[in-house]
Amino acid sequence: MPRSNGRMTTARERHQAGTALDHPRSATGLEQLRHALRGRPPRRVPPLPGEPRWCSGFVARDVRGPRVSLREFGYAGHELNRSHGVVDDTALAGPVRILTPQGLDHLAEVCDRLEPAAGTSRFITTRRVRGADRASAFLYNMVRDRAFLLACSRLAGVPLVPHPLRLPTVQINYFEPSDGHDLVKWHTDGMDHVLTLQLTGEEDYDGGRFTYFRGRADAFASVRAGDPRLVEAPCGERGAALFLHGSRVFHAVTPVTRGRRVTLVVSFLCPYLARRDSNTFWHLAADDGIAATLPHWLRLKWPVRDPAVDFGLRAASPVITWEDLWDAP
Ligand SMILES: O=C(O)CCC(=O)C(=O)O
Ligand SMILES: [Fe+2]
Repeated sequence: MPRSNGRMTTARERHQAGTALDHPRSATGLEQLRHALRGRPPRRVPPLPGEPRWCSGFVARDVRGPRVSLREFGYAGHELNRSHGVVDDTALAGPVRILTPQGLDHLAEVCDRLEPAAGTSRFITTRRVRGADRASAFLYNMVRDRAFLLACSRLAGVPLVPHPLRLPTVQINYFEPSDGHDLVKWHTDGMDHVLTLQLTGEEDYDGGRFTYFRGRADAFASVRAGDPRLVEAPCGERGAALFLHGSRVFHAVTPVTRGRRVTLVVSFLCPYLARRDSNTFWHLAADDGIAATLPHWLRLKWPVRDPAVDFGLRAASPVITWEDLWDAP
């Protein structure tokens, strides 16, 4: 199978790719374990001095957008999680504008300033800052802002708090046409509830297309190039936000061949569905190494009494309940 740079893929790459698509796939099985054993914890980044201050008014009003359900991706009703009579069935929602223009400008500035702290990885995303809210008060306050959480929860259809696993909670991805071209391999996220926000616009770069498979994750292995279920998401505009049921939807970002692309990826937990959280230890450890993953993993798995309150506290977040979701803003 020829690649875009004319080179033929090796047998190992084909094995990793696992499909006939002209784009690599993230490692699974033993190869994933190897990533975990080699993985290093993300660098502790010193707090950014003099960054803009987060303000609740940066959350756009009336955040609503098109929505596709997991049933339309081929998932059966009995496979979907439910709580309080609500089925967690949003596969994809958006694109929507979740921040005001001023909020977006400040966010883009903060993420630009964190770029020197980006680490490289061969697992899924080539260049990224993990746990970015540990270095930025702006990001920390944004993802724990009640208005922001309510907007994301309404988009997803379930109450959400920032994911208490901490290292994957706020990730910034950077793409440039460097050596291997920055890209995101075909993968499913460890996370169930993920929001991706575009901090650059598609006029700023070539390539960098967010592509997903509109089918069940377990049907992806047999997909061939040209399959009509391989779809480009219409989220290239600067400021566009897309919600994804990350663990059930295969997605990838094609290599950036000109210019610069930056995205912010925020991962959430629905506290009422915490026992059915899809993360696996080895998927997480393949990104951050075993030692850094362990304490956060224990924090996720520790028993709870009141999920909304306990997981809100674990994520240092305001509590978001079903009632909050249903009450008028
Ligand atoms: O950068 C993007 O558009 C998506 C990245 C992604 O899927 C991820 O980081 O898991
Ligand atoms: Fe992803």
